[in-house]
Amino acid sequence: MEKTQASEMQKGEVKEQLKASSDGSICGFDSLHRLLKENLKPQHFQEVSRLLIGLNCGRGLDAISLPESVTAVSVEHGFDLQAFSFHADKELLREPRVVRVGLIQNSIALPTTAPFLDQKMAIFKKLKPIIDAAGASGVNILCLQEAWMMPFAFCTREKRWCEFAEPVDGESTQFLQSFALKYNMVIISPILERDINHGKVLWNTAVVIGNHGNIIGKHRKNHIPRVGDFNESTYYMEGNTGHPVFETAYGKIAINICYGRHHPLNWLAFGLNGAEIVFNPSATVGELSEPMWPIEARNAAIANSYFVASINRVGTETFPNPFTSGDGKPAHADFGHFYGSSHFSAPDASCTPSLSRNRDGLIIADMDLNLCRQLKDKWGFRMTARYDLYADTLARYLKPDFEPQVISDPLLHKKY
Ligand SMILES: NC(=O)NCCC(=O)O
Repeated sequence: MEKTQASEMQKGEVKEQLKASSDGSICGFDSLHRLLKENLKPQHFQEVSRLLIGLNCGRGLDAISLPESVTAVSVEHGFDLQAFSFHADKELLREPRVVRVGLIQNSIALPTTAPFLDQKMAIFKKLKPIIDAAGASGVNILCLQEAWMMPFAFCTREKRWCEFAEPVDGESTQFLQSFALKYNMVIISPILERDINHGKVLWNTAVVIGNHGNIIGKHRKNHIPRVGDFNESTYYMEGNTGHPVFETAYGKIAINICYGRHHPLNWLAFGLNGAEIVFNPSATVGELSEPMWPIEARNAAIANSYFVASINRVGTETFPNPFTSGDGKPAHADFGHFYGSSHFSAPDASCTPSLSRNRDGLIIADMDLNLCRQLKDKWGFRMTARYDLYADTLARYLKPDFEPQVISDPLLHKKY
């Protein structure tokens, strides 16, 4: 074949792939895992998986079988459903501490031009069967995506979207409290919060609902992005709740909301406070962060000897008025594609495959929390860390007269 003809064909193929990707898929596959599985020989896929998603207690993760009724609901409502089990070594003095954790990713349910209340109620309606599926699967702790009760309108900088904000005990919390009670389930509900007692200001907040339907507490997002179209500081400021760990019926949990995942010290602080599972409810788009997504979560799980649960929303949300974000790009009316890909990472460097890149989904994992201490004992990161050195450097760095500790080669500027 002529060289030019071949390269024309290649161009055609690339075009075809790009077309396929405009539906949010990866070359027609709805996750990287599925693309690899379909295209590699079984033994190649096994080796690639070993390196890409690691081994748990020396072997690949087992899939969990869920009740048939749950599978049927996922088919009826068209959401991706996956379930896995993380093991820990058997101990002589402690019983296994297995908890079942669920994560839900979803697209919005109505166009952003619909009346606000209709938009919110449509999301409630869409989530109901997925939350019920989690409950019927025996999920103990369930987490939804960042600002799940609204479109992620913060790209627009228009203030009218503030109307979606609710107090911590508002209608979204009340909606979820009934499921918490019904299924004896802890639910993490990331919302746009309006703080009624403090001048009605807004926060990006995760409400933790206990398994009796009670509100255990809240955490407010510590790090607010100012990158690309993520103009969130137009709406709310850096959180004031520190790094709380919530002791629940099923373990000690914390929430590192979205952009906080780029800050290793944020992850560390939740670990120092004793978290066993840290949830990372997010809203992020492919062009901006996709290569970072699996790495940051996994690294946090390894470095802090806890489980990380990553959730990202799905789909492309188009807004009524085009906007720019000071980056020289032409005005546009959407963020780009929210790529889903929710998954779990474990302290032993293993992780689950990800949910679909373009469909709603529920991913479930059983995790034996004994694995956290086992990894602390094995790798000793808590013992070998030099917190005193870091604290000293940070204390000096915070001073206005800080000077970086740099030792320059005296020959660097010498003229020969
Ligand atoms: N929601 C949010 O904080 N997004 C920021 C973008 C990112 O961190 O990938």
